[in-house]
Amino acid sequence: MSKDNNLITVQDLHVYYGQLEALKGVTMNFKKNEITAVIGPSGCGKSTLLKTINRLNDLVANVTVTGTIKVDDQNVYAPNMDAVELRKQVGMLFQQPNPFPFSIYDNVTYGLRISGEKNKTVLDEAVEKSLQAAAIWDEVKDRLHDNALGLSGGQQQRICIARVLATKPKVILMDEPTSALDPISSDKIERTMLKLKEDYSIVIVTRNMQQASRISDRTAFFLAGELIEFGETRDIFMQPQKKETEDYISGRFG
Ligand SMILES: Nc1ncnc2c1ncn2[C@@H]1O[C@H](COP(=O)(O)OP(=O)(O)OP(=O)(O)O)[C@@H](O)[C@H]1O
Repeated sequence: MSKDNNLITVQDLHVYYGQLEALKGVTMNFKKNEITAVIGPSGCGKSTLLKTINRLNDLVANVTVTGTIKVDDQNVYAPNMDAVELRKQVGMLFQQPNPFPFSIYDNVTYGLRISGEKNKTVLDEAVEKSLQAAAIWDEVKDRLHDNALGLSGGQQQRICIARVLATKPKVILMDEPTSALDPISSDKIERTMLKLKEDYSIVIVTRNMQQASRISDRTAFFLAGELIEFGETRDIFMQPQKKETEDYISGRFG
């Protein structure tokens, strides 16, 4: 990691889906112990940016990526980079909670078990620690062997956070993680994020301007595949430098 705490560096990133250029030369960085919000109108490339950082876009046909992304000084698109290993370091949460249809315990230990961990003490400890960090241990500790699909949406999303944490990532990417949840569940996730940033770098795509201003340290505003403005969240919201940013945050478009 660089001296200035940059955990992810993105340099002149272009992403194409066939002929469509979804990201047009993006250069930015994401710091450790910070929450970075990525905002902008529909189709501006927010999800593409996240999916390019952990190479989920590999699964899409016809994608071309140029430029460089480094996570903790490792080049994400280097030929010797193992995408499965990368996704352990760069965990991701989605808009719809997506626990597997297994027990809570098996969800949280999934990543460890596919890496070959069989020691029950290690697995038990990982379950307790990850569920504690995801602020859901007290709610589920007496029913770890119940199916995770029997939980509420907000609880399922926190199980998904625990599942990500169990593989000890460096970065957590969150694509609108609370937009399918009620306000109380969203608030729990936001509080959890503020605690998690003590140990991780978090990147959150959100359409909710209040959420971006409440929880993020820095905010990046995208429009039509370009990074228009990126800075301290209070500056972006209180004194944006670009007219497009001001128009967007004041609700004039998007
Ligand atoms: N798999 C795909 N194949 C082809 N085009 C795609 C694909 N995924 C995204 N795109 C296009 O790339 C552009 C950026 O999409 P992306 O999903 O990154 O935007 P977004 O800002 O996350 O949008 P939203 O807020 O609506 O989720 C859009 O024009 C979209 O139609």
